[in-house]
Amino acid sequence: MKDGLTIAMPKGRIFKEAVELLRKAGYKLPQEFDESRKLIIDVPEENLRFILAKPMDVATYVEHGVADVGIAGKDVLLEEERDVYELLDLKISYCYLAVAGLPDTEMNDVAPRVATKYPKVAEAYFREQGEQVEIITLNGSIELAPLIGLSDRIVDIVSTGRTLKENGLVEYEKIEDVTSRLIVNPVSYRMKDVFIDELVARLHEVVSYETGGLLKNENPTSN
Ligand SMILES: Nc1ncnc2c1ncn2[C@@H]1O[C@H](COP(=O)(O)OP(=O)(O)OP(=O)(O)O)[C@@H](O)[C@H]1O
Ligand SMILES: O=P(O)(O)OC[C@H]1O[C@H](OP(=O)(O)OP(=O)(O)O)[C@H](O)[C@@H]1O
Repeated sequence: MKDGLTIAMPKGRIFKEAVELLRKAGYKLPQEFDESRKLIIDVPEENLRFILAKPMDVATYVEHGVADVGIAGKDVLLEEERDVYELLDLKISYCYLAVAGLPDTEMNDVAPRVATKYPKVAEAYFREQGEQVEIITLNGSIELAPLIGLSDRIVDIVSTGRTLKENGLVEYEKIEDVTSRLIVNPVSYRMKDVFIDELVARLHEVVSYETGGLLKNENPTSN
């Protein structure tokens, strides 16, 4: 969007909280946001265009500049390593990445296997631990893997812990906390700095108020 901002929004879990946050920041988002299945929603009164993407794809749209900014889970940013700036921790959609598996089991000595939707995160984590593992990439229902003998461990998102519990699995190590972040395309940030700084300032105010504390990233361009 030439004179305004294009924002890539993740459909699914994060969407509702992200819309709520933007509304609290004073952006008047129409009811269409709550009920439509449209993938592009223009809000001309705010000079904003929203594109609704799969959460894993948000950073791709922003890196390629078809969206100026986006909202993405830290899990996606760690996995995708896209060329985008992370401007703000929005502190929504909290969950964490963890290693899990069947209780009281050691990893196989020879060629242990780890199933995950996050191959790069898993690979890096086990490398840091000095363990050589075979990563098996799956697209969902990761908890199935140790249950049917496909892997010794999984690396997956934990939120309430219900999925692990109901499938008789236990958490072994927490890898990283995950919240949603505001990201920006570096070129857009140069060209539309006033617009983007205002968005950041307005969201920052809401997030600080809601969390009642200092943000991790007080300097918006520090990471
Ligand atoms: N319990 C959870 N499971 C997975 N993701 C979560 C959870 N809680 C918060 N999140 C955040 O939500 C994002 C995923 O959202 P969602 O589950 O809607 O997407 P998805 O799994 O990619 O979509 P789909 O299931 O349609 O493929 C993650 O990137 C993460 O940051
Ligand atoms: O700790 P919990 O609250 O149970 O949440 C964690 C579960 O939610 C996610 O799966 P999702 O529902 O997205 O399905 P998927 O397995 O198809 O990715 C994640 O992959 C875990 O399986």
